[in-house]
Amino acid sequence: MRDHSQHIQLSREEAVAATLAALDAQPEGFGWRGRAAAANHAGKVARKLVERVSLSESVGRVLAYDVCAANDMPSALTCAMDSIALHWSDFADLADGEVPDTSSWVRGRDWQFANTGVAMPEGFDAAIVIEHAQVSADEQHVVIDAAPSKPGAGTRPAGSAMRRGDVLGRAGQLITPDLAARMGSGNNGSVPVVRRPRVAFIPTGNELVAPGVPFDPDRASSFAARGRNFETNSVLVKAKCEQWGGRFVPFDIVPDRRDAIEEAIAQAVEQADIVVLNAGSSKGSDDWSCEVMEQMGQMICHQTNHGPGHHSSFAIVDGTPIVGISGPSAGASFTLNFYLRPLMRAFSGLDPEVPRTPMVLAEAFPAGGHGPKGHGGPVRGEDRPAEHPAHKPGEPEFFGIKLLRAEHAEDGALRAWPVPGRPGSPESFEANAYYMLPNGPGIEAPKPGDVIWAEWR
Ligand SMILES: Nc1nc2c(c(=O)[nH]1)N[C@H]1C(S)=C(S)[C@@H](COP(=O)(O)OP(=O)(O)OC[C@H]3O[C@@H](n4cnc5c(N)ncnc54)[C@H](O)[C@@H]3O)O[C@H]1N2
Ligand code: MOO
Repeated sequence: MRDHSQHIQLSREEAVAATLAALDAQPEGFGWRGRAAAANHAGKVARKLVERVSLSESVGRVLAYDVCAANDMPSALTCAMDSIALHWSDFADLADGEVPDTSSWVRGRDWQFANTGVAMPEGFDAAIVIEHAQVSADEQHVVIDAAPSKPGAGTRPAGSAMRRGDVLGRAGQLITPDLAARMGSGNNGSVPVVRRPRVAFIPTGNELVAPGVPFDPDRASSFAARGRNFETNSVLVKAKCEQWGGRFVPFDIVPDRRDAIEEAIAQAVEQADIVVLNAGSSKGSDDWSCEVMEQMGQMICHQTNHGPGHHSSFAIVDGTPIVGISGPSAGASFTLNFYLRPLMRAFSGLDPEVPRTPMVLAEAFPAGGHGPKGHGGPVRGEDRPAEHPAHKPGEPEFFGIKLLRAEHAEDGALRAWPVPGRPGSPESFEANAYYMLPNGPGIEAPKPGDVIWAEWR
């Protein structure tokens, strides 16, 4: 059996930071990523990460390079409002606000209709809004009761909104509907964006079968039956990957055999930017994930200091990050939020940090953990010993993930109520947020009324 005593344990933040640092240190580089990159990384995007998409498909993507205006806008002197176009020369010698006699004016020569946002008729250089004009029934004669204030009044000069070459969108910017429209005004029909990260998912486990197969208790080797579990993490990873802007690369269920896991990882790192390897990360006799990752690449950590998700691991194989997550979907859901999401954000050129929201704790967290020994609590042989508690005194030893129901109260404050039950229990589906509750010697839990920084589920 494997010796687990040398396993590296990192906190959530350390694990992400160490993985991103290891990627940056790869010989071919990582393209670009992160906070500093988002502010200024023009030209630093690795070409392999860039693709062109039509403007209509670009919203929600991240610009890979700066995008400039291809022409001036407006492209000609343009009328600002629905107007009567005039010649300033007919007003230049009049007193302020005085209007000329227009009885002999000819439409097309002395005046013309001009509409909002449309090029001024050739030769006309000022305009007044049409509400100040009375037009004859045959639309050939006009009487006006107001004058333009100066040459060019009521118009917009060519290039006043943007000039050819103006930077309209910066590399690293998230494309919003407004930005897409602005880039379109600069005559860009397609734009360079960061390619969607490809995320391969490898489920492992002899006990797993795809949901939906017939149930036959007598043929456990090929059907859903006694002792079999349904493989539900593929659907979870696919949905989250797509929600976070990635492309899902599915793998079949891989048996708990060292060579089979090795083969699947080798294929996955060829095809994907990020690989999620599921299960086999713990202490059991068929758990190969850590061993295979160690042998194939650089191990970053074997486990983390929170539960669920204690057995989350990271490695780099052939320059590709592998996120190892543990078994059931209820816990896997958190570890994907904690580890897959920041990596996908980094690949997309976004700040890898997942945002947290301040909320007022409405009620105390229920006392968690096991009861006192000798009072129905677990005995030594049933309890997992603390592992690698390399924390400094006063720093959290472990984080428990606590589910919350967050709602705006009448006073406008965002209040969070702890939701009873473990992740995956029927009550837990009520939760829309969660908090990482620190514990360890000398650590006090937040009290009702305290502000906690929680994450949306
Ligand atoms: N002696 C110890 N036993 C365990 C420890 C420990 O520290 N010492 N940790 C426990 C914790 S916590 C977890 S979590 C698991 C993690 O182990 P693995 O990641 O190796 O997971 P498996 O044992 O292979 O599976 C656990 C569970 O999850 C189901 N599973 C796996 N993959 C999927 C999938 N794709 N879809 C749905 N469900 C899946 C699997 O069938 C098992 O039921 O170890 C504990 N034990
Ligand atoms: O790692 Mo396990 O997911 O703590 O339940």
